[in-house]
Amino acid sequence: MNISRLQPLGWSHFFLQQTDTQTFEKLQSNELQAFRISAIHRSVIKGLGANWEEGEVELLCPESFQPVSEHFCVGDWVIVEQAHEHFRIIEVLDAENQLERLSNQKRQLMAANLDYLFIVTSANSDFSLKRLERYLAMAYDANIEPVIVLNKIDLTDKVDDFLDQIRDLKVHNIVGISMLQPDSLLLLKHFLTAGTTIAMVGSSGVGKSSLINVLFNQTVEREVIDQNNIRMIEDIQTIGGIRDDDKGKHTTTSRQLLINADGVLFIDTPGIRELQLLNAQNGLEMAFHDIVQLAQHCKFNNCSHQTEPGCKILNALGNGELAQSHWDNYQKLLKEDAFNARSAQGAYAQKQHMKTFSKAINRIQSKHRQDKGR
Ligand SMILES: Nc1nc2c(ncn2[C@@H]2O[C@H](COP(=O)(O)OP(=O)(O)OP(=O)(O)O)[C@@H](O)[C@H]2O)c(=O)[nH]1
Ligand SMILES: [Zn+2]
Repeated sequence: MNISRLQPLGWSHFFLQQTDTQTFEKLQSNELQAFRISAIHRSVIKGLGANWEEGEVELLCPESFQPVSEHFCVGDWVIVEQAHEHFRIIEVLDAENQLERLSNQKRQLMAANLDYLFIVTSANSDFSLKRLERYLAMAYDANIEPVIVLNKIDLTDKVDDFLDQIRDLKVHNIVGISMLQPDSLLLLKHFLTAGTTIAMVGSSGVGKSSLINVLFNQTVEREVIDQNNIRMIEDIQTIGGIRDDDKGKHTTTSRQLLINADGVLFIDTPGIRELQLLNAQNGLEMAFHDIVQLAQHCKFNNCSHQTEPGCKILNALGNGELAQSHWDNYQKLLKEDAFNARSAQGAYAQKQHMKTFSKAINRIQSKHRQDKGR
């Protein structure tokens, strides 16, 4: 196996070390091959392997990995055996992280092995901190590093106000951009390195497609008015480098796992852009770290933060240290999360409903008890 041929696809030691001795040896002798899943359309599965520049290869999937959506998704790595013309999946390697959603009350894998989750929002009336908190919780829960991309900064003269609000969420990566300000796009360069895998989420109209187009060097037009007051269309310079070989500047190898000219990988599977929370409890605790901290100092272990004396939450709500909307949103997301977890588990969970629900709501308190018990 020529490992260096797989590195541009995001292959790393993490995957290699999962293989047993026999598989490892067969990979070395090319008896077996590693492929990254690049597209799934119903039962048709495609992957990119060491010869990824030649395009996708169709992979056959045994019964034991059906239904596919529950076993693996775009971005996963699989071990493949070749027999004549056919490539057959024999093993799915554990993912470093996976984004999942709830579809018809079943958990469905959406994307795997992401380095960054771009959470795209826009600097206009669509801006919603609540939505950002929701997406952040999802990223933290899946163990994917979030990058908040505030797009359309050309539409406001209060960019800093927007950025300050986002900073309050204690996110490391925040970038303000505009498709109409090419220089602003350079701020994304830090995340756009070869072999890095990125997925994008965000509500409709924030500019995800526009951003993808820019990253893939497709021309983005803008309307400008010249000195003579004549409207004209100008191409915006894009940030993806142009390959100097004749493979062309648009190097999309598939529609679901895309590789741009700089070697950055994007996962854009159908439905990934609008994801619901599923079992994101841990992520919620990280996104609402301030609340968890406060609750740990309530006077009573089992404080319900309703009426109890010495309740730090009530206190903080009273003196404005904790915004009511932030607290309300936390409770709403906890409930939604508990509900989703219940739906996903089906009939068994129906019985467990009260348990799951109260567990989610009481999560803060139990954490509190543990801390006190130490
Ligand atoms: N003013 C301004 N408009 C932008 C910018 N980026 C995108 N737009 C416009 O916003 C609209 C929506 O952009 P899209 O890229 O289609 O948004 P999207 O997030 O892909 O939307 P969906 O496809 O519905 O998910 C389009 O009319 C874009 O031209 C920007 O930076 N500034
Ligand atoms: Zn309390």
